[in-house]
Amino acid sequence: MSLLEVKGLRRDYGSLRAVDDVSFTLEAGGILGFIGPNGAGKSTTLRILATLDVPTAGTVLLDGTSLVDAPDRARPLLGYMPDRYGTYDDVTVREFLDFFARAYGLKGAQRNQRVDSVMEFTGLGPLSEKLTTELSKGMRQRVALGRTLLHDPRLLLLDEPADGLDPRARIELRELLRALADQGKAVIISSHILTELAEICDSCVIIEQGRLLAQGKVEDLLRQSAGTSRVTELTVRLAAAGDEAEALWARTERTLLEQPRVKDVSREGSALRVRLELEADAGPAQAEAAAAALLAALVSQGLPVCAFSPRERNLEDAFMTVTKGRVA
Ligand SMILES: Nc1ncnc2c1ncn2[C@@H]1O[C@H](COP(=O)(O)OP(=O)(O)OP(=O)(O)O)[C@@H](O)[C@H]1O
Repeated sequence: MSLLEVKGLRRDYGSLRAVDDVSFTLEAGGILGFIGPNGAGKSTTLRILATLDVPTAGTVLLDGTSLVDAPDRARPLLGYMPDRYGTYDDVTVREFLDFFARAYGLKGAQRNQRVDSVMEFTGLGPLSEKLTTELSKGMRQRVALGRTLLHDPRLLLLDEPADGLDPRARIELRELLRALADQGKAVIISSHILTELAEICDSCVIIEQGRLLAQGKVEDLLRQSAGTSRVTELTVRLAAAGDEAEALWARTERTLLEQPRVKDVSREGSALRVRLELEADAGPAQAEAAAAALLAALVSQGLPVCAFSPRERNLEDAFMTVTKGRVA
């Protein structure tokens, strides 16, 4: 039996079906990404898993206990971090965590020990006497994460925890989550920022308009979405700098677009992303031959190509494939 088993989950708000027949499982020690655009039903699902809302239909078992029938028994097993996190004015980090430790029913020495241990784990120790309102967004996020850990839950539900964090804070959050998973906790993390989840999660669920469109291991989703496409993509970089660079980029773009198989070309950071359309039955050998012809065309025009490689598919591509581009 999995730690979490969600089956046929549905939530209707009047005539709106916010969550429609969603099923998935999660094992202890696993990190599951819950991906979907705005309004897909992520927060609604997480709120139900946090026992803050009840489903219209479906079952949710956490360690064999029904969240719907016995929420009081399931609650000690889960920690929930909502997408909007409010701090109280005029409380220090320690006071904030201590307040929630009391709310979780922790007492005396055990309460102090849990607050200390959470502050140490989240690296908040040196900030314990700082007011929560004076903290950076990344540090406030750690306080919010610490709050969900006080009662040592087995399942963590994190609604868009990386939203608005700078890259360093994101990497630190990822390391904290990995450490929690290594301790055997199961983590669900929702996001509409796809690329950030690929690095954090073991598996993913893709949801749109309440419906589950795909689920599986991140690498399997990437492989599946690649298999459904007859388009192959390349990254091209130029050795171009200074005043001439812009003209060279433009000339390269034009040359690429003149080639018969090129479907489109777009700038992606300091590179060009080229989409090649191949025959329906094209295999890897045809894709390589088409790429070689393209490179030859660029070089024969004297364009200073310094890198030319297949573009790695990322979670965003998988998402666009399974949602058929209906959502961005
Ligand atoms: N309490 C509510 N009453 C009525 N409709 C609701 C309620 N909560 C959510 N909805 C609707 O349900 C749908 C799913 O919303 P939800 O907040 O779960 O999406 P989400 O994937 O978390 O999106 P976001 O990324 O914007 O938070 C939306 O159409 C939303 O307007």
